[in-house]
Order: sequence, then C-alpha cells, then structure tokens
Amino acid sequence: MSADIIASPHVIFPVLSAKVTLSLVVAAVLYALLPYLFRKNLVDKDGNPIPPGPLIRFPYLPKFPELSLDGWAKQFGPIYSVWIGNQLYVVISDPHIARDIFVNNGAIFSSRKDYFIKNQAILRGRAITASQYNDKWRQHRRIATQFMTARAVEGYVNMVDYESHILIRSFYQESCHGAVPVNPQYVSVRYTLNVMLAISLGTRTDSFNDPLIQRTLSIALEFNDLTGPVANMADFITPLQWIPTAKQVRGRKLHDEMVEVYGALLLKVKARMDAGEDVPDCLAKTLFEIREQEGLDWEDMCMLTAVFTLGGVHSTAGIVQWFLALLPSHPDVARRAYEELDNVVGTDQLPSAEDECRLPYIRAIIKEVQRVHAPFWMATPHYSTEDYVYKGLFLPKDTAVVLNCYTLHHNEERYADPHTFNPDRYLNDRLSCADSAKLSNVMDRDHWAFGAGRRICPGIAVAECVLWLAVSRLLWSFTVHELPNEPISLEEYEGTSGRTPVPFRVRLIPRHDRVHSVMQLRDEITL
Ligand code: HEM
Repeated sequence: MSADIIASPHVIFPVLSAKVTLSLVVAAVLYALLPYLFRKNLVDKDGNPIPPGPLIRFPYLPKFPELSLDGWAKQFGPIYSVWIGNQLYVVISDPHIARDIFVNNGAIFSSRKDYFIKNQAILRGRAITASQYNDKWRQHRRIATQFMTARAVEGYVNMVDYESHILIRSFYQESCHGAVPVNPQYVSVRYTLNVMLAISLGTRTDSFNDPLIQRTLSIALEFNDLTGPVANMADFITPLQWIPTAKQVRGRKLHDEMVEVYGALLLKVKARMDAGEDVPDCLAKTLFEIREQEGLDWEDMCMLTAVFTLGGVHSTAGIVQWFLALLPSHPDVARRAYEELDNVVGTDQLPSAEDECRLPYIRAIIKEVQRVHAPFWMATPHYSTEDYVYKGLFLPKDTAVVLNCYTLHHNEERYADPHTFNPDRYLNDRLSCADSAKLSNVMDRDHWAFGAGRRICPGIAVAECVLWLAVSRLLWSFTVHELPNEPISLEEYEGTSGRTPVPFRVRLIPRHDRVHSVMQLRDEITL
C-alpha cells in the first residue's frame, strides 16, 4: 500500500470542505454586495417611488456617457434614475421637466455634489462651480458676474476685437498664407486664454512661446482630466476614498499649483497697484480693492481668478474648433455665410461686434454648432437639498440631477432632423443665448449648452462675444478645407469634463486679396 492511498481519505475531506467553504464565502460576499450591484428602489412616506431606471448600479460611466444616457432616455422616459455606486442620479431629458426642476424649483435643485477629487481635493468648495448652494457661492458668483454681464462685455469689447484680430492673424501666419495645413487647437486656445487673462488679470500672452500659456493650460487640462461629472469611482464608492490613489495625489498637487500660479499672477497685479501704475480694470484689481470688506481669504482670490481660465478657455475654444471641423463637410453652409458677409460687410474690413444683428445666418451657424457640439453634454450636475415629489416621483434630498443636453439637443419635436447640421433652424432667432434661456415657452429656447436655473453659466455674454468675433472673422478671411488623407472625425472627441474635437488639421485659404493687408493692421502687444 502506498503512502498516497493511505492518506487519501484525509486529503479528500479537506479538499471538499475547501470548495464548500469557498462557495460559502463567495455566496456571502455576493449577498453583502447585492445592494451595491442592483438598484435600490426608494419610496417616500406616501409610497411615491424614485423615477424608473436600469436595474444595475454602475461604478462609473464609460467613455461617451451621453450615449448611455440617451439610450436610457429612450428606454425609461424623460425623467429616470441611475445609481452610480452609492449616488442616485436623476436624469432630465425633456425641456418642460428641465424648467420645472431647475428653474421653478431652483431653491431645491441648485447645489453641487461634494465631489471627492474636484471639490474636496482641487477647488476646496470654491471657484463658484464647486460651491454648495450657500452664501459663499452667492458672494463669489456676485463678484465674478460683474465681469461677465452683457454690460460688462460692452466695456471690454475692444479688447475682444483686438484678440480676435490677432487670432485671425495667427492663423494667417501659421498657415503661411494658406500654403501649409494647421491644427486649429493651439491658436484658438491662445485666443480664448488671452481674453480670459485680460478680464481676470489685466494681462495677455504676447507670443506662442509665452510660458504663461503652458502653465495655465496645463492646469486647465489637468483639471478637465480629473473632474468629469461621472469619471471618478471614488465619488460613488465611498470606501475607495480611504485608499490613497494617484488621482488623489494629482488632485492635491493641482490645488497647490493653482494657488501658486494664480497667486503669483495676483501678486503681480498688486505690485503694479502699489507702484501707482494704471492697472486696467480686471477681476484681480477689484479683488484687492474689496478683499477686506468682503472677507475674502487668499484661496478665495486664487480660485475666483482661476475660474475664468478653467471655465472660459476650452469651452469657447472648443466651439471654434468644432466650427472649423464642421465647415469643410458643409460647403453649402459656407457658401451662404460668404454671400451674407460679402453683401453686408464687403471685403474692406473685418466684421465687427456691431455687425452681428445684420448677419443672421452667421449667428445661426454659431447657435447650431453649440447645439450639435455642446462642450458639456451633461452640464454640471445640480444637487438637491430637500426631498421633493415631482408628478408622483420621489426625488430624495442629496440626489444629483443631470440636464441631459445630448438628448435635449436631439429632440425631434423641437429640432426637425436633429442629427443634421442645419443653421436654418435658427435663422429667425434674434435673441442672445442668455435671453433665449429666459423665454416663457421653453420649447422656443435655442439650446441648453449653458445649463439651466440658478447655476446657469454666468459667462454666456462673454462666450457669445468671443465666438461671434472669432467665427465671423474666420469666415470673412478663409475658406476651410479638409486634407485628402486626413478625415475629420465629427463623432469622437477628447475630454471628460469638457469636450473638444480629436486633433485635426485643415487648410485655411485666404478668401480675397484684402485679407493680407487687413492682417497687417495689428501687431502683438505686451501688457
Ligand atoms: C461656449 C462656452 C461655454 C459653455 C458652453 C459653458 C457651459 C457651462 C455650463 C453647462 C455650466 C453649468 C451650468 C449649470 O450648472 O446648470 C457652466 C457653469 C459655469 N461657467 Fe460656463 N460655459 C462657457 C463659457 C464660460 C465662460 C466664458 C466663463 C467665464 C467667463 C464661464 C464660467 C462659468 C462658471 C463660473 C460656471 C459655474 C456657475 C455656477 O456653478 O454657479 N463659462 N458653464
């Protein structure tokens, strides 16, 4: 008898019991995890259920989350709920419901989730967008809004006029007067960066080599990378916050970098003020003047200054890039825009801010680009601060509420043939986006790209001025062409927090003889 055979009864028993034990452990773990895997159907004291939605909980949403959101809207209707980890999201895809929730019930649905990376690690509850619905948010929004209203924009329209001239001139130079293709990303981003720097810090970058471009843009890009509304698992599975991760480290580092970079820029403004220089009116100057009276601390000042670059650069530059990406595949749109410009403005001078009301087709193009390529398909989710029942559906306190812009912008009732780029749909729309958002008939609102309710983007007037001068002047100056072997993707995009096209190149050919002489009229200045 071999030793193996003698030992076998004792071996077999432990092997079987290990299997059974393992099965029991797995079953126990699964049982414990069940509540985290499947949706929890909450009801309020009167039996009202939360809106319907998918059975499974999601740890986070994949790339292109708007497609999942759109699919669920088709399946579950215009108001549905999704559990992402332990956070309940309610997704609104209908204009009437959006108005009822975000506008009519703004007192309940205007806070923000205290995101672990975005709010706690990076912005520390500041920068307006990360503040809860409280007095700090009111104070910071009031201070910053002074520099963003339509009236404020009138005060610095000459600066935007100058920067947009430099934008066109840079494209002209970079493309060697049409001889070489250009990637529009860098030029358009420097344009919007310069406008934001002028408004917030009274300064600008005077060349593409200016180190300020690299410093401010790397901060903005890192911010975009770390802060998509449904991108960080630790926001939805609380225990993950106890495990140190590379993202947490990056978040804290970004916070420190923001205080360092924007703090240094603020101190430069202060030094100029102390030296008795004539510092141009800007947010930084105002902050030093009101600092004591408003009780602002240093982080408040740094984050308030940074928000112009974080919120205003890639969003508006993204629209400029989407416009350039769309134009080559829509020659009829380009032809009509050129005709309108040639008839109304002629070729002697660039279109100006005042020309806007006389160029309805170009205005319509800009609104249509914002509809088909809104920089934020999900806006920034709002957060509820009280229980609420909407038409028999329970929306508990601490629900994140998403404005589903992708589905809203492809609503066939509102936009005929919604997947087609067709500026004609806005031809009779003479309202600014800010005024359109206030229309009593919500079905007449142009689009939802700037959000809704009390948190609606305060930078709309700035964005509209920046976009008008860029798009109308690009059309005045160039025809835009796709390269034979470099198709431009209109479906894919980059970014989790804001979306911009995947890098592409176009050929920009000057449209007429006057382009050259007009480009020479202005040169880079140093502030
Ligand atoms: C095309 C350009 C832009 C788009 C599409 C855009 C879009 C948005 C959206 C969707 C929101 C969230 C709204 C909500 O919660 O309902 C927002 C918030 C915000 N935007 Fe913009 N934005 C743009 C340009 C700007 C500019 C130029 C600035 C600054 C000058 C700016 C500053 C802000 C700020 C500070 C917030 C936070 C508001 C708050 O939480 O109270 N944005 N923006």
